[in-house]
Amino acid sequence: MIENNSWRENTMPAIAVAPKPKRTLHVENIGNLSVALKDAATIPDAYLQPEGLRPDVPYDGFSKETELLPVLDLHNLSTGTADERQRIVNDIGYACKEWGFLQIINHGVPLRLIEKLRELAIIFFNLPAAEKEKASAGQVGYEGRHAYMPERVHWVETLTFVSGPVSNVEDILRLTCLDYTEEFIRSVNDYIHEMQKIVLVLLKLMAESLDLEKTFFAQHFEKNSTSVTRFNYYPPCPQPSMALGLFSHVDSNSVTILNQDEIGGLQIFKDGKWFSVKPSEDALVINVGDCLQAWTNGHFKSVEHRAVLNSVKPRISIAFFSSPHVHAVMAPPMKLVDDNHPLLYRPFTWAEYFPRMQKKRMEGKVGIDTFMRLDHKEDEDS
Ligand SMILES: O=C(O)CCC(=O)C(=O)O
Ligand SMILES: [Fe+2]
Repeated sequence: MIENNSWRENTMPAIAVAPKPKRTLHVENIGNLSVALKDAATIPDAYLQPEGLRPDVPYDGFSKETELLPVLDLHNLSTGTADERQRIVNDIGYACKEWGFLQIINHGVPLRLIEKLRELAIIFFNLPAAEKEKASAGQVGYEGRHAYMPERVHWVETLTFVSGPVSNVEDILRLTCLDYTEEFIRSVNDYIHEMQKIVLVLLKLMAESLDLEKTFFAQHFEKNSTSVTRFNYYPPCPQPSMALGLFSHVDSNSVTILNQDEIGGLQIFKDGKWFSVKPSEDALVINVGDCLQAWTNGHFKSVEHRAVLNSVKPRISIAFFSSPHVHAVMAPPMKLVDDNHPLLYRPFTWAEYFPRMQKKRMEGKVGIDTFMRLDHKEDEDS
């Protein structure tokens, strides 16, 4: 257990102290998946996904659509002409409306730091299971066995930190006997700082693309935002076509920045089918989460995605889930509400939304539309 809980009081209570969902499956905590199952030919039953949920497209099944996912070069933001800057604004609006996903390059986050985080993650996840377990701390820290929904266990190990306003990176890492702790703490904190900077840039561009005040969203993220950083480690899986690294889901926060290695495994559901996002070394993947979908009255899309596995190489991804201040009211501006776009969701705060979303997720309901829409009779199932 973590003894110094000061970060819990200072950060968003819902993330830090919400009770851990009850597990109904009693699967042994496999802990270090990669070591325990390295030479296994088959995976434990608990990891077998029901037939309809198994991945139909392999991790490297890059199709033509893959090439269409918008890649935005942010270089011209500071150096380009007004037209070039406007093109970036238009492109980000298009990507958030049509895809809910995009990649950014020349984003200003030092590439060395991006790589460094992935290297540090590999070192952490290769620690002995007992050592990693020391960094378990409820909903944050290390988790070796993931059942986002009780009946589905996912082939992933994670390490999660609260990222703002007070970070618990140090509290968690000091519980392990890593001899590189100082470097890890410094690098993760530097990284979080960079992510916060880039989120503000993106939120301003997104607001501009909707013809809103530049700071319409960003002002709520500047101080006391409630972000979370999660390292995902997907060990090679002997039966990748029968398991999932991460089930099909939508992100519940506002904007996610995903730093993934060169292996591939992220898939997006678009136009009725899954396709793999081709990793690009110096790109960060951005996606719209449920809160931003509601906040934009559905103009921006929060799109289903998942992580699929391969049998050869471990894969690392690092997700920065950004959310506004816990009491910021997410209400769409009237500009985004008209006859063609009637108001879809009632205004809410993250403090109100997060615990309800977690409960719904454990009931197997994915996405804000299952409980926050105005046309949904929520009392029937709350
Ligand atoms: O690892 C990936 O590619 C996806 C990660 C993700 O979607 C998440 O952490 O929410
Ligand atoms: Fe996600």
